[in-house]
Amino acid sequence: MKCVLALDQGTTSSRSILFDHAGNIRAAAQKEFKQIYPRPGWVEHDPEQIWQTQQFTAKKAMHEAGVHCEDTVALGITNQRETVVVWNRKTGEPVYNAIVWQDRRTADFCAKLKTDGLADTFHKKTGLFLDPYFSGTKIRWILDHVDGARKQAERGELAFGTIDSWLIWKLTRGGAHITDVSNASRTLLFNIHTLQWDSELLELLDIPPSMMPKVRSSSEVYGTVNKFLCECGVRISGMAGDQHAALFGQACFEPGSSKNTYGTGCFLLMNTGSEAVTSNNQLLTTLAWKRGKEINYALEGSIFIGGAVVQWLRDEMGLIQKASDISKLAAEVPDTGGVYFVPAFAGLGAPHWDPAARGTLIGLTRGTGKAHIARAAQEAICFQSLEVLRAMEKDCGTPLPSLRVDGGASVDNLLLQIQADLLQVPVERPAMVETTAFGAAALAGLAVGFWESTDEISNVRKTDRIFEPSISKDEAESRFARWKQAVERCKNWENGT
Ligand SMILES: Nc1ncnc2c1ncn2[C@@H]1O[C@H](COP(=O)(O)OP(=O)(O)O)[C@@H](O)[C@H]1O
Ligand SMILES: O=P(O)(O)OC[C@H](O)CO
Repeated sequence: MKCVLALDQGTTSSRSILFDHAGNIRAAAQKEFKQIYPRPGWVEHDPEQIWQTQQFTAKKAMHEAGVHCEDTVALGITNQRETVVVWNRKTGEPVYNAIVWQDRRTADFCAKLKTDGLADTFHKKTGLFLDPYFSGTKIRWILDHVDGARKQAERGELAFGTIDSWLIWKLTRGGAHITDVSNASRTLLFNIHTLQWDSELLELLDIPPSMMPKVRSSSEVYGTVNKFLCECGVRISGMAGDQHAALFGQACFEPGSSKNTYGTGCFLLMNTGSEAVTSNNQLLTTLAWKRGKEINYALEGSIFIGGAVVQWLRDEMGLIQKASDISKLAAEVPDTGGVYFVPAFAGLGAPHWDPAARGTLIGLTRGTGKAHIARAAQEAICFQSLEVLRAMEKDCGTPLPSLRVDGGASVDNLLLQIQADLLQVPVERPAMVETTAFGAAALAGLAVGFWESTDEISNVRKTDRIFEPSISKDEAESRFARWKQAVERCKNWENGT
């Protein structure tokens, strides 16, 4: 049985999945790893743990499927985006923990860049905003705060990579220092129109160009795996940021098609074809993928806290034992009893871009119980997605006919019903929700001729269930209006206003 192996390196866990030609999952393995919170607003990962868990799951999946190395026709990588690793080229040792996309430590520096009038320069070239979310200011932080790092970087001894680069460096034992256009487009340093690292932006952030990986397409043979899986060396031939891979795995190949992924955060992306559409409504312009000469752009709404709010209720509040308990608890009440929960734990992303916002629970009464809070948390995921979808519709000038969904939290039926109610459009869940991993597998498999065309990829996709709106438009609108009031209350909180 010939298979493609996808490595899906997420924010909370590393996963490896083997797909056969029909797109069936032959084996899957997953391992969570430690989230490190050194200070409020800071989030780090141990890069070695990322590599160890990824390696462990890949071996486990191969073993469980009984797939031999000669039957693994290709390997695709997909990853949490923006997260920064800086390592020494000679020793391969990271000079600091990975600074995760959710980390807010560079908020003041971003504010200064804005005050200096640089927002437009960055936005025009990168399609992004000056927010600590993106990689550039995190790289600079490492160079400024890790002993000796800047000097080493200036001598060309340090390499920067997002997680895709880090994994491919490890997989090839230092043979390849590369990234793909989709990951590069999240750094605040990549010109999405010329497809080059931008020397002006590198200079503005004081980052030596020698640190940057070579930028490749998202689907081509980059190298082979150096023995860690098996002796014969598997071709690495697909690479894309996880949200871009999910767009591909959901077969959103046509301009106008879109998907929302409910993982740690929520990310709504719409394919805009070969055109880099500039949003008038605070969305990002990003590179979806590049295959051969063909470049696809997307509009994106990034929501920082999605499924993470469920984890917070589980781990910090102890309200539930496991993530899947949330819908049972939320279903104990017919509504939130007027409670609104804005989980701005890491500031607010699209469409607000407020790094100083902080979470709020509002509308509490003596009668508020656990179930109301659980339901308000689910609604929060959906309201945030609604805000982004509205912004996207304004940019496109047409309402979205339906929404394709995926990601870890999309198995939750109540969540998707609330989503359909609030959006007032059908929400469509595919039979196989591992679309991120499948997208990476598809990019890798297409590059080596395992799949011939994107039509084959589209045919693999099957619908599991469509959630239809079950409340009136008026009710949805009045609840949305209340949500917007709650959001206003939590904005700029960190700055004391
Ligand atoms: N049954 C469930 N109901 C609601 N949320 C869930 C459920 N299962 C998982 N989640 C949430 O989904 C997220 C994990 O999704 P995943 O796609 O694996 O994320 P990531 O790739 O960001 O690590 C977690 O934040 C978790 O709380
Ligand atoms: O790990 P996920 O799936 O929540 O994705 C994280 C995003 O790529 C961050 O931009």
